[in-house]
Amino acid sequence: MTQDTEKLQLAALRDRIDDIDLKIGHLISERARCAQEVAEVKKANSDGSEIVYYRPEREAQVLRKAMERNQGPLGDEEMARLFREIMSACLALEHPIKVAFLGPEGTFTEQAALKHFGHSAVTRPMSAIDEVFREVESGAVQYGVVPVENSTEGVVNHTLDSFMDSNLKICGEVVLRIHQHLLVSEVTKTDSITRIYSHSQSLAQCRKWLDAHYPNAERVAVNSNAEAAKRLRGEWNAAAIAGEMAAEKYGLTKFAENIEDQPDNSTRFLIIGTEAVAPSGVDKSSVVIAMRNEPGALHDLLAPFQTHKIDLTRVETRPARSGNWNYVFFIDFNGHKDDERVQAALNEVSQKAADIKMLGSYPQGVL
Ligand SMILES: O=C(O)C(=O)C[C@]1(C(=O)O)C=C[C@@H](O)C=C1
Repeated sequence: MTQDTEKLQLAALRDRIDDIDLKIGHLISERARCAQEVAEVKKANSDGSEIVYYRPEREAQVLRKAMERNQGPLGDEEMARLFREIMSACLALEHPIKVAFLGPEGTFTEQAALKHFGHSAVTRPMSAIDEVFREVESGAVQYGVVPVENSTEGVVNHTLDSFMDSNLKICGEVVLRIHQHLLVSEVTKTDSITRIYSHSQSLAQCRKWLDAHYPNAERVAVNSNAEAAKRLRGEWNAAAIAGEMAAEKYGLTKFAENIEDQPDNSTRFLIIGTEAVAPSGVDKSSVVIAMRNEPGALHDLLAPFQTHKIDLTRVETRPARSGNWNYVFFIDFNGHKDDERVQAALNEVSQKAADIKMLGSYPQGVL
């Protein structure tokens, strides 16, 4: 092929792309105007209480449809991610949404917040999980994002404990594949690393790799991976374990990539807010149930879910902080609290339980 024919072919294809982009641009603007009208309808029908612009169940349906009708060549997730950003921009036009997350900037929780809400959301870092809860409770932000379980290291107890003292509801979940990297700065002497900073969960997720490559380095647990990345400043003999975002935010280099021991390492995050979410069609629910310390208590708790054919996706036990009962179970299951089967099961459980608290029904994570 001569250079001239290549030029001509590219010019023709780029003309086609320009035409398509023009149409996409018009369609996105038309969609955005529709969203503005949606906002007007919401305002007009408001009963004086705060208007809820963000509708998790509708967003999940839009994303699922984008994936279902996709015929390639883009992958389903790629297509849904594009719609995620369009919808995020449309929502920002209706009403800017503020989201608190477990910071500092550059944490996996920030990545989860952006994956769930898109980049038009205004995100605010908080220094602890209970601060995220407080920020939402005070109304300073509408939503919060907190980690709840990791596939290698298990549950994040701070998050479960915060739910016991709070009336906030779970309105969504997001699962993030976690890749850990060994990060160094421009002053690091990479052959003299004697100290490695990271969050305790990340250190644990890379335990075998560290044993093999840095058996003698001191492992220093800090509050977050982003904090670990920050600590490197000026320390020539230290490295940090953190994710891609922290590397970018703090200008660090990946000295070793994907060092997590489990290749399918992932973390589940919860979205917390003040509003209950309507059914989306594919939903999950979370409850906390307190049982008295009696023989058969666990059976009494689980049997109604089996009777009504409800799939449990997680059962977690935490020590109770009140003297009235001994066990507190955090249970996640498939289904929405408005489903008849779910109501029947919870009704039966409540007859045996010392206490039962619905934390929320929410769309199963799409992306
Ligand atoms: O359907 C709505 O209620 C909208 O506000 C529109 C829209 C969208 O862009 O599709 C935007 C924000 C909501 O969270 C859900 C969907």
